[in-house]
Amino acid sequence: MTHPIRVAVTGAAGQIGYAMLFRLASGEIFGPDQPVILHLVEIPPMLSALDGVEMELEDCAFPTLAGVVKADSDHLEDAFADCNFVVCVGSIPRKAGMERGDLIRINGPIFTSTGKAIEAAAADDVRVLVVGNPCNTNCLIAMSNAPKVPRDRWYAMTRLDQNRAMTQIAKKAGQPVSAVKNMNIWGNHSATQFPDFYHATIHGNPVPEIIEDHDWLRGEFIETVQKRGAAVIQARGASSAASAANAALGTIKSIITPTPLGESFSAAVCSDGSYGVDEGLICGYPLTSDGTTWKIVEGQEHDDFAQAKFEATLQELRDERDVVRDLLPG
Ligand SMILES: NC(=O)c1ccc[n+]([C@@H]2O[C@H](COP(=O)([O-])OP(=O)(O)OC[C@H]3O[C@@H](n4cnc5c(N)ncnc54)[C@H](O)[C@@H]3O)[C@@H](O)[C@H]2O)c1
Ligand SMILES: O=C(O)C[C@H](O)C(=O)O
Repeated sequence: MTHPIRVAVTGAAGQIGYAMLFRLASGEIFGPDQPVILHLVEIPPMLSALDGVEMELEDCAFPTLAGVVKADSDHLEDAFADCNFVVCVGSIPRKAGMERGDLIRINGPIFTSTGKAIEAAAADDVRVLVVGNPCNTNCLIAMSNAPKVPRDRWYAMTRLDQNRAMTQIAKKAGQPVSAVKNMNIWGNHSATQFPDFYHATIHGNPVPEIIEDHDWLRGEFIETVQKRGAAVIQARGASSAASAANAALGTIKSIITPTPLGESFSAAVCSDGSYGVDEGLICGYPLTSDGTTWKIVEGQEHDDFAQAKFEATLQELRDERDVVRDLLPG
């Protein structure tokens, strides 16, 4: 009998949690032979909603679901006990008219206790994916409050931006989305992010060779991806949920699966100084995985336009770090 993998999801009764849990339980992500124990974490007033989610999980009769543990945010060490993955969704989403950075002082404090509890209670091989916004800086806060957890275990989510960018490129080129590879996101999951079309390919050819409208690539394309979250909020009256859950699951899958040769995927990780990013910032990079840990794709060159975009998003990450200095020990 395979040892079960324990996956904690905070904010488990929220929109993203609801769209994610059933796919985690179903075997889709960790495989049909890997039992999963889900740890569902919520604030105390939401525990009865969590009871309902648990009932629905039971009612799916997933053969891979080996158990459900419920915990509240006042008892995070119970919540994360022996967890191999912690997906940090629990936080407040922005509303129309807000930028993600406007949430920083509202959501940031959640991640100090999250980091401490992960360090105290999670499994030795724990990997953490932060989804709650502003996710790069929330991840920085959690990581900084868990100094014993190796820094290569921390991820913030830029996969939704990657997926959004892939679809925009595919539509413009009149090609299937499966033809688009290496569409990576540099920097912050925010309106300054740089979706790097230069190094992306369509059927193996560089995007700028296939899409001749470079004004569109430099202008409308980047802006559409940067502002897509706001556009969804405007249209739906709530922030993206199914696509965000899908992106979180895609990130986990990319982390645990060796990346095909010549390909890469997007996530924000703790910078080792690569590409001139301050060491320790959680910055979106093109990555490869060996199935356990990641490497930053090296040697990509940026022209003046790309470098200016990169600098802008890097500066925003630095500014966000300065706003939460009091939450970063040491
Ligand atoms: N990185 C991304 O690409 C991305 C994409 C979409 C949404 N998000 C972010 O994800 C977060 C959640 O979005 P949502 O739509 O699921 O929101 P939601 O309001 O539907 O759900 C959030 C849940 O978190 C719970 N929660 C709040 N504080 C908590 C805490 N301290 N501990 C545990 N649970 C807590 C709430 O009770 C709620 O059930 C937001 O911050 C949103 O901006 C990020
Ligand atoms: O934009 C938001 O506030 C939610 C999320 O980060 C998104 O990109 O959809």
